[in-house]
Amino acid sequence: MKPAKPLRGLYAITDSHLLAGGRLLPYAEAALRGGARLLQYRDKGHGEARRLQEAEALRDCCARHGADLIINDDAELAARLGVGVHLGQDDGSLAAARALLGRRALIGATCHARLELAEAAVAEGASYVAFGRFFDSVTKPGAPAATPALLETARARLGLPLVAIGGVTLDTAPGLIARGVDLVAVIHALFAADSAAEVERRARAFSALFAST
Ligand SMILES: Cc1ncc(COP(=O)(O)OP(=O)(O)O)c(N)n1
Ligand SMILES: Cc1nc(C(=O)O)sc1CCOP(=O)(O)O
Ligand SMILES: [Mg+2]
Repeated sequence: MKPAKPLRGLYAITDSHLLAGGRLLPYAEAALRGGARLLQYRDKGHGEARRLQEAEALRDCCARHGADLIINDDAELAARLGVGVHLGQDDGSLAAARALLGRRALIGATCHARLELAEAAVAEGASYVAFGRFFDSVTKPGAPAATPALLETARARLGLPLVAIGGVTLDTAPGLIARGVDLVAVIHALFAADSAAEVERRARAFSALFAST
């Protein structure tokens, strides 16, 4: 099902280390003020109660800014909050997540550099497919590499929004957008910042790259 607002623009992804010490909410809100279309809560370390409390706060913040929250890895938490989910290849079945979350939910799939994974994700009901990593990534240096040329083939073969991830910066994003990417997913180049004001400035700059294409 088509989302009410097009899936296009900045896809901000939180990081528990970069956003430790009380920075999660103010920095996430700054990214949303700067125009982020999607916000992913990516938390690998905390327990259930804290994850629920943080995700609820982020959901409310997204709602205030007209953006959508996506939970990384955890379809059950997404179902509890009535938001979307992003699943990697080892994070469970997309079809089961679709059955759990319903036809309106945003569901994303990691496809590395493999079109056959993207085609399977489409068949299982994904809302978008993510390819990467396109460049050196501080956050996930070991992620399998992808080349930007893949995006043109994906654009021609798949009818879903394309997300590019991995080492995306204000310098590398324009080349990806020129090759047909709908959303750029960013952690380090957005959130490794000294202040929320700087996060907002960067988010505005990423968002503006889409306005000019
Ligand atoms: C938008 C987006 N794309 C890819 C990923 C990576 O998912 P995965 O391979 O499951 O790795 P982890 O993020 O869970 O470490 C993502 N989270 N978001
Ligand atoms: C979480 C993640 N998944 C990737 C993949 O290629 O699937 S790359 C990545 C890290 C993205 O962070 P940064 O913007 O700091 O490079
Ligand atoms: Mg995962």
